[in-house]
Amino acid sequence: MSQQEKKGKIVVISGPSGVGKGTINSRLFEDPKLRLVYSVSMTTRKPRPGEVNGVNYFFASPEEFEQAVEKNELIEHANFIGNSYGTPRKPVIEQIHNGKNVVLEIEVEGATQVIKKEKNVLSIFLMPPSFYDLQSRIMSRGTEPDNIIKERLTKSLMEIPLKDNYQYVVVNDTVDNSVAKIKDILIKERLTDYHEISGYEKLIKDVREIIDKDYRLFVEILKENLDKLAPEYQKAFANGDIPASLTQVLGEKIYRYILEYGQFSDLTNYKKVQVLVNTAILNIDFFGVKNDESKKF
Ligand SMILES: Nc1nc2c(ncn2[C@@H]2O[C@H](COP(=O)(O)OP(=O)(O)O)[C@@H](O)[C@H]2O)c(=O)[nH]1
Ligand SMILES: Nc1ncnc2c1ncn2[C@@H]1O[C@H](COP(=O)(O)OP(=O)(O)O)[C@@H](O)[C@H]1O
Repeated sequence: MSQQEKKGKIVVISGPSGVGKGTINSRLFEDPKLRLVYSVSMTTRKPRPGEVNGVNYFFASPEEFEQAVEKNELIEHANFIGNSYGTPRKPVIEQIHNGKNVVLEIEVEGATQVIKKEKNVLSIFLMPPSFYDLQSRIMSRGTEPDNIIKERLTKSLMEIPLKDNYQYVVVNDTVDNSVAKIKDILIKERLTDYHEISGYEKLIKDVREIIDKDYRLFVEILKENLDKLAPEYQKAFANGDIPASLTQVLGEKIYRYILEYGQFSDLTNYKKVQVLVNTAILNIDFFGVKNDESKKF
């Protein structure tokens, strides 16, 4: 299938105000091979210094926004700290059909609407390394008065617990590290014009090598106790190829762990991966005993 025929995806990127969404996106857009286009939202918020109408946002009056809602011109919309924000539907559909990946930089409520009702969605939640970092970033940006900063930081404490509704969670500790991780996710999801394999696929290869080298007896034990495993692992191992399925289970967990807490370079650091495999195996409740009421103290 040619690149043009390949449809793009809606790429939802959320995260608390000040976490670095705009910064990361502008870096990602520097790479045409990621096939990203930006969905320009409509908002009733006033422009910040330097923001251009039609580029950063379509700045609208409450009446104009209300009209767009009534005419069903928005894929989703939500209220955020006293202003309305919404995603115009038409440009998104057109760009997806042109094979582009359309970035919706939207807050959690709107993101939930999109994740629930749209197909072809890739969702990423950007996390700050700490609340202190988030506070200093939103303050150093200097775009909001103190009272709004406080309201936005309060809102972040209600958004962060919803991070696991997203397919991927990426910590924005440094801009380079988070850009590298998001680029890898796009390559893993086959959404780019890159032909190299993703860090994820390199990780899976190493995990399989470690299982074949160090965990032959562990694989035998799983095989002989399939009927006693927790339902999710019975399903995961149902195809009978335990080494391959165990590689998949561990690989996904380790990939997500590195995205949320680690360095991008960890993905291809064999020694680091070995430690993560050893730890993951001892921390996965394969037999589901934790959910067994009789085992509760
Ligand atoms: N639901 C929804 N949220 C949006 C949209 N556009 C921007 N937002 C979100 O609204 C929140 C406030 O955006 P903004 O005022 O630009 O502040 P910032 O996040 O600090 O840059 C952020 O979480 C944005 O991701 C939109 O079209 N729909
Ligand atoms: N990884 C990072 N480390 C330190 N500062 C950052 C990082 N990412 C973004 N910033 C800074 O934090 C502030 C908020 O970033 P911004 O992209 O506006 O966040 P958002 O779009 O999520 O509100 C900006 O001043 C930006 O330069």
